[in-house]
Amino acid sequence: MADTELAAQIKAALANVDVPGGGDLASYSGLSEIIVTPSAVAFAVAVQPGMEAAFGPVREAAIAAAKDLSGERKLMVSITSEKQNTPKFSHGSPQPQGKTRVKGVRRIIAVGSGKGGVGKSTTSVNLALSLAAEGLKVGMLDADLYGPSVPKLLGIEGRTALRDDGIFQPHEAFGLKVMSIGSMLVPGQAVVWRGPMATSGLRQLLRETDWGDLDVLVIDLPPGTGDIHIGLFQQTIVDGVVIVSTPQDLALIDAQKAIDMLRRMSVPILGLIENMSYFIAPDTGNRYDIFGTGGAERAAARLEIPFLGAVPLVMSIREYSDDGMPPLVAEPEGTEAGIYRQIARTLLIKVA
Ligand SMILES: Nc1ncnc2c1ncn2[C@@H]1O[C@H](COP(=O)(O)OP(=O)(O)OP(=O)(O)O)[C@@H](O)[C@H]1O
Repeated sequence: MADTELAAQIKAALANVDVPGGGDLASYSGLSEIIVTPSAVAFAVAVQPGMEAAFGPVREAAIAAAKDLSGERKLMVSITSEKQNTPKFSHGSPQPQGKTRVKGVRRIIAVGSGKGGVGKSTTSVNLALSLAAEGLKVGMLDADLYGPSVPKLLGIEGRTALRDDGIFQPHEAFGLKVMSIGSMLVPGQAVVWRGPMATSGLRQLLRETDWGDLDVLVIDLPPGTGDIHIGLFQQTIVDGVVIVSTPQDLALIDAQKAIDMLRRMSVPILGLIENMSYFIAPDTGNRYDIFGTGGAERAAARLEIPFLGAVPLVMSIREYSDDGMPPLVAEPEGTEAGIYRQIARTLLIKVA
């Protein structure tokens, strides 16, 4: 059945669910779009602050109504209230209340960037593999719900397994346990997540996955500073965030915005990685500092955060990554692998 057809059928079934105050769920204004993927059905119900408990039975009834139609797909139904997802910033004060750890996961390192395309996912994957190379049990969560690229980078094929108890079984790739919404989509499918839904989608990927026993979970964040970041940092203890930036000034201005948000939310910043820092010519091996030298290092000093290292712009990083074979796996003893491993060791010391 086409995804749109199934979404329409589920919506029709929600007409049988009553909502507090009268009316039915299908015509309720707070009902989100119904997202159908080959392995999941997701929708959210936005309610007035304080009405969450009253809508608890609505959620149960919605799940019951959609269950049979959804078949094998995982049902992700969430009640959201805007106010809960709005950060209560009070300059500089910590926000620890309500933050919890993820079951079985000792440490979380998140990788973010001010803007897209700076190589954040490539860096995340290679750092995760570097941590595994240090003998740690490592997981990787692709939180970039809008543009998941981790399955491609790690050559993951096939859908995420959903167990009978409704828990996701992560993929195994090169020794990592990997979870991504990307492996629930058909190639080329775009999913439009609305704010609160993205937050609860990520929460489920994070909390309803059987990670087993992990020393470190690396989270590849979406670029920028949006609902997903705020939701994650409000609900989960993140041991530190790494910011990836390219040397161009513009990207650093964006990185600064990300750093400001982390400070306001009292999330530890582990430091800045400069990606595509200099160019290594494939024929001669010569180094060219095409963007000048030391930009990110100076920016890190200005922002008062540690500088973690510089990764060069190397054709092989892109080629290997495109083939689903990260440099850490393709050339574990290569120069680039060495750079990632050095950065990973620094991170380990910081979160130890
Ligand atoms: N150091 C590097 N040298 C060469 N190519 C690189 C390097 N880092 C990343 N790339 C390439 O740049 C492109 C963007 O990388 P990537 O997908 O990791 O960026 P991103 O910041 O996660 O992007 P998005 O925010 O859109 O998800 C990819 O084609 C990747 O292979």
